[in-house]
Amino acid sequence: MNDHELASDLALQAGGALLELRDRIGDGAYDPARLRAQADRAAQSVLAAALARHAPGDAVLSEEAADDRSRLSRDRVWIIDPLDGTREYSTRTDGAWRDDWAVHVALWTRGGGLTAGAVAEPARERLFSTACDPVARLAPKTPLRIAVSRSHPSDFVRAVLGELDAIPVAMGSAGVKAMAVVDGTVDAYVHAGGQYQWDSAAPVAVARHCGMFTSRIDGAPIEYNREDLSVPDLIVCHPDIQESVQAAVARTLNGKGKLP
Ligand SMILES: Nc1ncnc2c1ncn2[C@@H]1O[C@H](COP(=O)(O)O)[C@@H](OP(=O)(O)O)[C@H]1O
Ligand SMILES: [Mg+2]
Repeated sequence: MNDHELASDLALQAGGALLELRDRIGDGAYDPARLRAQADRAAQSVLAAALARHAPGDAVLSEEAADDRSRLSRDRVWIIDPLDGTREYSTRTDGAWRDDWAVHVALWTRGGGLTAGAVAEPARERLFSTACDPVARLAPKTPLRIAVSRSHPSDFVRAVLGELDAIPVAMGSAGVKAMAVVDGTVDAYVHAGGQYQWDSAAPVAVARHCGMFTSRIDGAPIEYNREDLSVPDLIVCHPDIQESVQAAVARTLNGKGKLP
């Protein structure tokens, strides 16, 4: 198994465990907070065990494990978010579980940056990965559609949407939003106000593999396996609208002077 296949396999395995946990609840009563905690633990344990078995020499940075910072001197670091969109995962409305949550598995290598990644959307039975051939998507049309957070509303992002006369499309999970850019459901994902390396590493790896543009909102490249865990903002968009999205973000940054 190469790194791309391993990332995919891990994301699918953890996704299976997460689906099984919800299946056990079925239509029954449940405590969302307890389910979230169980789910984080279950997916983390699947990923940690599989990485220990298949990539024993590599370091791991996970949302669900302590960061002992040994990763900083290592050449290969798996950056994983066992369950992204935790709130959505634990939400059942009118008898139906939400499907906008994901498992993120990325590999960072020294000198190469993000070299492999997979984003599984288990409840949608979909996997996006650097192991797959990218699918070309057509150029965006106006009005642009922009993926925004359901649960972390941002005045900054709202202002960018206003600048672009764009339509917001709310959904859970950074991975689901970035993959919505890849599959053409939306044209861009713009986020500001806080996030961590594991929230965007796999989504950015896959989005880049599929030809999408990615950067921080100030235009800087997004860097991973930095000491600082925070990657508070990002843009993922179709390359044809990179300039207009970056210009709208810049106007918003200048107009506001500071982030919300
Ligand atoms: N302002 C913020 N500060 C910290 N984390 C944030 C954030 N906004 C979003 N996130 C994280 O980014 C992921 C996607 O969020 P959203 O669905 O709101 O877009 C979630 O990860 P987790 O579900 O792994 O906690 C969420 O916690
Ligand atoms: Mg996350």
